[in-house]
Amino acid sequence: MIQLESLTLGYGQEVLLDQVSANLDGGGLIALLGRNGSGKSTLLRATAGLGKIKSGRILLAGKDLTGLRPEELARTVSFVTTEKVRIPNLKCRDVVALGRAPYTNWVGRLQPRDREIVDKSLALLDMSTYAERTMDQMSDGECQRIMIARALAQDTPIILLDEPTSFLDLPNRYELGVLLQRLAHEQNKCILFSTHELDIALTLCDSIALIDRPHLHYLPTRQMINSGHIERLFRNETITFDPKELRIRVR
Ligand SMILES: Nc1ncnc2c1ncn2[C@@H]1O[C@H](COP(=O)(O)OP(=O)(O)OP(=O)(O)O)[C@@H](O)[C@H]1O
Repeated sequence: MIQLESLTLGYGQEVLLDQVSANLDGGGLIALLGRNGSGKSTLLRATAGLGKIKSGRILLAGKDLTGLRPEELARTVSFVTTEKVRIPNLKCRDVVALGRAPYTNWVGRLQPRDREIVDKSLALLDMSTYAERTMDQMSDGECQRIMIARALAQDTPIILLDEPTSFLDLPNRYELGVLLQRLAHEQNKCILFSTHELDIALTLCDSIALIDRPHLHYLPTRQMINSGHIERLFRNETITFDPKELRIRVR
C-alpha cells in the first residue's frame, strides 16, 4: 500500500533516511519505531504529502505521491498529528465531518451518505455520545479519538498517526492500540503509526518499520523480533531488550 523507492529524506545537509526502499504492502497495523530524532515524524509527514523529498519516490496505492492531485491525495491518505487539537466552538460531529471535505460537493454540503459515514466513524470510536459536545471540554484521550474518527470519516485506504498514544494513560494506550488493530483488520486499512511503546508495537502490530538511521528495516513483527535489530537499536548501558519475553530489562 505504501512503497518507498530509493527514498532520501532530511533537512539541509542532514540526511535522515538514505535511499531507503521498502514495500509496506501487507497493510494491517504497522508500527514505526526508531530512537528520538531518527526521522519518524519526517517520514510520516512526507508520506502524507506534507514534507519535502530529497530524492526517490513514495507510492501510495501504486501511484506516485507527487503526481496526485490534492483531492486524490485526500482520498488516499489521512494523517492524525500529535498536535493537541482544540477547536472551541465546533461540535465533535462537525470536526469529524471535516473528514468528508474531499467528497462533499462544491459548497461543502454534506449529503445523507456523508452524515451516515460521520455517524459510523463516531460509533466505531465509541464516541457517539460526544457528538454534540465541543472539544474544549474534553480530555486529551477523548480528543484523540475524535481526531481518529475524523481520519476514518475521510475514508482513505491509508491512515497515518504520529505518536497517537503519547497523551494517554496506560490502559488507554492499550485500548487505542487494540482499537487501531481492529480498524486495520475489520475496515481493511493500512494503518502506520509512530510510537515509542515497544510492547504495544510488538504485541499488537502485524509488522514493524524500524528506522535505523540512515536505513529502514521493514519486517513482519515476529521476524523483526528475531532479527536482532530491536535489541541492537534500543540497547544501552542501562537496558537490554529480551526478545523471548518481549521485555525491556534494566541491567
Ligand atoms: N523542520 C525541520 N528543520 C530542520 N530539522 C528538522 C526539522 N524537523 C525535524 N528536524 C530534525 O530532523 C530529525 C528528525 O526529526 P523527527 O521529528 O522526524 O524525528 P522523530 O523520530 O519523529 O523524533 P521523536 O521520536 O523525538 O519524536 C531531528 O534531528 C530533528 O531535529
